[in-house]
Amino acid sequence: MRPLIAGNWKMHGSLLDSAALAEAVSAGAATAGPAAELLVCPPFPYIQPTAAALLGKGVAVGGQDCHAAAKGAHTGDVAAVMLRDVGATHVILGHSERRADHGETDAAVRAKAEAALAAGLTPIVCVGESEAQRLAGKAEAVVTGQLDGSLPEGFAAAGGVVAYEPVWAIGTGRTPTEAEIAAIHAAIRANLTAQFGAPGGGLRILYGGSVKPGNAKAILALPHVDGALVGGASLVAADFLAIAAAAG
Ligand SMILES: O=C[C@H](O)COP(=O)(O)O
Repeated sequence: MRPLIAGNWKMHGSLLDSAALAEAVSAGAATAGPAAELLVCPPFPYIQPTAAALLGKGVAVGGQDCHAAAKGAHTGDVAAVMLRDVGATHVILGHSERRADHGETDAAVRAKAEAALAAGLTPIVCVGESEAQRLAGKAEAVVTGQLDGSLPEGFAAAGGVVAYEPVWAIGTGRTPTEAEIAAIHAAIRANLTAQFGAPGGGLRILYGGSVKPGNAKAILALPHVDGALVGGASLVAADFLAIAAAAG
């Protein structure tokens, strides 16, 4: 399975910064990790110029969220079809920051994923436990529960992507042990196969949470880790490309 290295730029940078970052990533894309598929997810206003700059350069562009409706009176929201219209091919959904900041439930994430599929976007659905849930021994149950509630019918047929991001590992410099990552990814694979049959076995499962050039090789080598969702390190082209290189 071709690894996917996705950069989530979150709410960082300016128009000039995003142009420079896109340019630097595309300049190194051909040589750094040619085996990996690269994706960057800028803030909404920078998606169109980033997609235009990266067209034909081997780096795809995605959104960080979309609304569940195709259109309508939803001030401040963006429809999946609009993302598609300006050159996005993917959309991150259910990131823990959106679940926390906007109260997004599994049902809401599922509805957004349905909209993404209808618009022809590949959804990247995020799941992950809090630190308290991990300490209580509930990490696997939380993650599989989120998968049960967040993934729509048709997710596997469309090649949807799951990202496991332990909330406590995001932006903290802390990560689970390799054994802990492997255990959750195996549980996710089992859940996808149970939900979707054989096609679920072929879906990519990304790890996210403090992925850096220094730990990427070990994490990406784990079974059922099919790429990474990278936050902070994706804002530095050399680091993002080094992570891609670690994917082989
Ligand atoms: O979407 C990306 C994640 O939230 C990971 O962020 P991080 O690499 O800064 O820990």
